[in-house]
Amino acid sequence: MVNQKYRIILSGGGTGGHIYPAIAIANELKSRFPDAEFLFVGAKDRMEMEKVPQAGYDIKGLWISGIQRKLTLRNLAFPFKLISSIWKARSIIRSFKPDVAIGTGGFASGPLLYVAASKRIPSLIQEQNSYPGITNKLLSKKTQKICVAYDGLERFFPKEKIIKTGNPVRQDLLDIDSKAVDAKNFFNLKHGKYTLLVLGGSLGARRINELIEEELDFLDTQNVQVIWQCGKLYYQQYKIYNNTNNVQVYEFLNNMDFAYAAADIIISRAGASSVSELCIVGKPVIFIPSPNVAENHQTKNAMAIVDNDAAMIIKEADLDVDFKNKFSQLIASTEKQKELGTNIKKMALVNATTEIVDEVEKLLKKK
Ligand SMILES: CC(=O)N[C@H]1[C@@H](OP(=O)(O)OP(=O)(O)OC[C@H]2O[C@@H](n3ccc(=O)[nH]c3=O)[C@H](O)[C@@H]2O)O[C@H](CO)[C@@H](O)[C@@H]1O
Repeated sequence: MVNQKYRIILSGGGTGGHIYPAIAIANELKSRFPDAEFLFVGAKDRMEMEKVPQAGYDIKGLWISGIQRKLTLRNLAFPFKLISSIWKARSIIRSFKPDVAIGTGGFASGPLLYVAASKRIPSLIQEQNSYPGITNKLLSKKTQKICVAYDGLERFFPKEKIIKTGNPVRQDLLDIDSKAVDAKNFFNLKHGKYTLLVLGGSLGARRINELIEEELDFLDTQNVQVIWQCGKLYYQQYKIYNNTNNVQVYEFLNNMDFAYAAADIIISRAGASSVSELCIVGKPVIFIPSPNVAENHQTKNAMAIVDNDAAMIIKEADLDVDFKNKFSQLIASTEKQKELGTNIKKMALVNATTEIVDEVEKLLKKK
């Protein structure tokens, strides 16, 4: 008989892009194994310590952070943090006794999955990007399975471990069309105006915020109302615009399903989960990728969509020259909006979570 009381440990965090995939995987596992026990492991002081309990799961924090790419004194603490977090990961694993360990990238998943794998606990990692993070690259040698969202990852990971599934997307984002009316009421939006949703990724994006601030008058002339997610770091600076000129400012949107459902046009960073979600949502998107990420991977994420005529892109460096033109062209053409929305939806990989959890189930059953 299959043991339904599995004990499952998950780790991923630092930013939303690593947290929400882990939550989506946990939710699917919970629906298959209602008696299973779950424990998340994150990095102290990072956003997972707040978002994971909100999603209904327990989390323990490790004292760990990333290595800074530039030479800085903060790196001096790194070896101590690493040793301390490996110790703590060991004691967590000893007392929780997981049947399987799942890592979705970010600092904390490094020590946790490393310890799990060295104790021969079956493990799986999920890589969201076309260019993997350092943690997953290191872990790939030890882990059994690696679920990815892009082709070509055998450049970084052992080929025989790779399974292409796509990125897990939270269940409540899968059917947003039926939520349009509730969403417009939720945000108290006006009829007869376009709704522009501005997303800066889970932490907010400085350059996108500067752009929106600069262009508020222009947007007003375009018959647009704006839902502007500016990020926790920037909220104090931009909250003065809240409820002026048809603008609503948020530090973070806890109801992404409503935000996507309410939007007619979306401006977004091109983090991996954002891109996967936008494919499922199927609305016209202008990507403004972050140029400050490893190997410029956000531009690659965005170009995979843009090359299929399924979204527009404006590089940060071109915003001053191109934004107004491109935005007004898009808003003036309902045909273009429809074409982009239809094309991006064709690129959605909707079964990612199920396929990843199928792989987890195989590991559990083998055990
Ligand atoms: C600056 C940086 O390092 N960005 C990286 C980070 O981005 P970031 O953390 O922004 O990750 P993603 O764009 O992949 O995902 C953001 C997630 O946060 C959610 N969300 C966002 C805003 C909000 O107000 N509410 C909300 O719930 C989105 O719905 C999505 O699920 O991880 C991604 C996945 O590894 C990488 O591709 C990005 O390059």
